[in-house]
Amino acid sequence: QVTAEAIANDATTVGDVVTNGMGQTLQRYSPLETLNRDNVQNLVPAWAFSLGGEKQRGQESQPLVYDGIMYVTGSYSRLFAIDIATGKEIWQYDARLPEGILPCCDVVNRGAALHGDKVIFGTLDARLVALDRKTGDVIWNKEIADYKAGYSYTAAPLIVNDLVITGNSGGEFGIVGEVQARDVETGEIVWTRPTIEGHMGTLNGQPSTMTGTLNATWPGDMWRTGGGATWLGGSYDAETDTLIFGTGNPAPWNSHLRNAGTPVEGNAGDNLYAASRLGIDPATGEIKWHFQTTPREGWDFDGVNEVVAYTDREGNGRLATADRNGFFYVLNREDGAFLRATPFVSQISWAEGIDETGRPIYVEDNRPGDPSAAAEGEKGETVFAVPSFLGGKNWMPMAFSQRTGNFYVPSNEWGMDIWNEPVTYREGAAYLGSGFTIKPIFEDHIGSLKAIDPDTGEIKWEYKNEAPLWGGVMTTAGGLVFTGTPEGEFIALDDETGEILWSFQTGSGIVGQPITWEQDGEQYVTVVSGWGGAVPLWGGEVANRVNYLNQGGMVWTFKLPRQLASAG
Ligand SMILES: O=C(O)c1cc(C(=O)O)c2c(n1)C(=O)C(=O)c1cc(C(=O)O)[nH]c1-2
Repeated sequence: QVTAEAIANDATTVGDVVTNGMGQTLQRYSPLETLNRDNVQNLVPAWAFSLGGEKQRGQESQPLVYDGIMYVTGSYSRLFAIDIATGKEIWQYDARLPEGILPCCDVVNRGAALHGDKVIFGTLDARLVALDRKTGDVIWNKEIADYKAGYSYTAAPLIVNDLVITGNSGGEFGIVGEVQARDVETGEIVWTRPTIEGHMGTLNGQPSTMTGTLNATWPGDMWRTGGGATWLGGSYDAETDTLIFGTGNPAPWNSHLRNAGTPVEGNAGDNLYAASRLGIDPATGEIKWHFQTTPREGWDFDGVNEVVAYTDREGNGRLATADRNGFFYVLNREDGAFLRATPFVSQISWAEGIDETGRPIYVEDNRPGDPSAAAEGEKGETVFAVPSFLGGKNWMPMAFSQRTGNFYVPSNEWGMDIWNEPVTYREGAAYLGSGFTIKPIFEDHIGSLKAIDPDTGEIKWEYKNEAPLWGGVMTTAGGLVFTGTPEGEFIALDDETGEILWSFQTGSGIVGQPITWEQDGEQYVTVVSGWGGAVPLWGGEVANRVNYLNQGGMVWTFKLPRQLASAG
């Protein structure tokens, strides 16, 4: 039985991994040091497991490990239970997706959740499925939203108390972002919290109230299809009893249709609560605080990136997040209040900086032009903006080291041509009103793994990678930082210098999220390999540059040879 205690203590108990993020604050830090900077060069595969068949794409999963079994989600909404001792399959579940699903960015899934005797995951046709951990039998299967209207689901669910909490995907289709909490035993909804001003939530089946002013920041009825998808799921900070969810781009992309291009009084064109981070009360779904990273968003800078709760070097409770828009933010842990923001990519064109209130200082000339100012049916003025819409950082999670006090951030250095076009909403159709081409800005690299001191924003070291980095990061008390590259290398770096200490070619690009755990005194490391996600689909000139990468779907598990482990 995966207990509430096991979930709450996941970050400090090394014998299993029962949460996405290796702990609900998403630090992705392991206190294990059996494997360390002195012996990591001896790391070898223990076993490998194929996710099989024709469904070899975009393996973004973070595996879970409990009671001798590893749970790995695969592309096309599949879930595998694997024996961790042998790497043999115990069972597999295939959601058998209907025709006509509308995921924007590949057929991905980022992981499952464990609770009691259940393993729970979401599917691309926007359903949530609870299976028996041991047999794979379906216990319940619920619709999150209507996939025909453009909703999908790609994130790992979150378990808090006896609730299973999910977001939704579909921001490119004019859906409305929502956080849903369900009874983990039955799958029935307890509360819902829409993320766009004007939409109401529910609590125990009754209408709830939306925190804040209703629809003050949207023109007309644009809020009805306002986006703000909660597509990366969230984190939970037990210290403040707060769920933290990010919200995606406001819809449509064309910000002039949302009045965002016009200088306005106060926050009238801000489009709350899109492109924001929300602190939510897990008991009621009420919004406790919000911080909007990109008000008047016009470059597809979704605000979904993970928020990591941590204690800084002076003992202060903090939240950190590295946004698509290129800035690394530090917020107060108690109330989400803005403390500071620093650039974590080398160029940012759309803002000069962030002011003392946390609001961007816009470079208005870098906002793509208003097509209504152009001739009938013509596009608006094209601008070259940095970062590209795929972000200074996208969904792939950073890690926080309790050993060094630094964050390890998988970032990308790239720009885009972007322009606006007229668009009208149609259910189940793309709702962008924009066009784009991503372009490199450096000859030799796009990917950049950075060690960032959150107290100062200083970049301590940088590892440059030719292709865009799209895999998760993990760090350990052994002084190691693990991540994977689209070129297929699974690498371990020195947490103080960024030097590569070990690498292993996995046979396909890595967009998965590594984990580590201990079994019988030995430390294991697992990563899923299998190229895909948004880059090969939307990467423009960058995708052409990295298209040599092969598809795949393989779970790789590593350990030290036994005699070396005991000698170390
Ligand atoms: O607005 C949305 O609903 C939504 C959903 C998703 C998703 O669910 O994967 C992505 C995005 N947006 C997105 O903007 C994006 O860059 C992206 C990259 C990826 C990926 O898995 O590589 N998903 C998504």
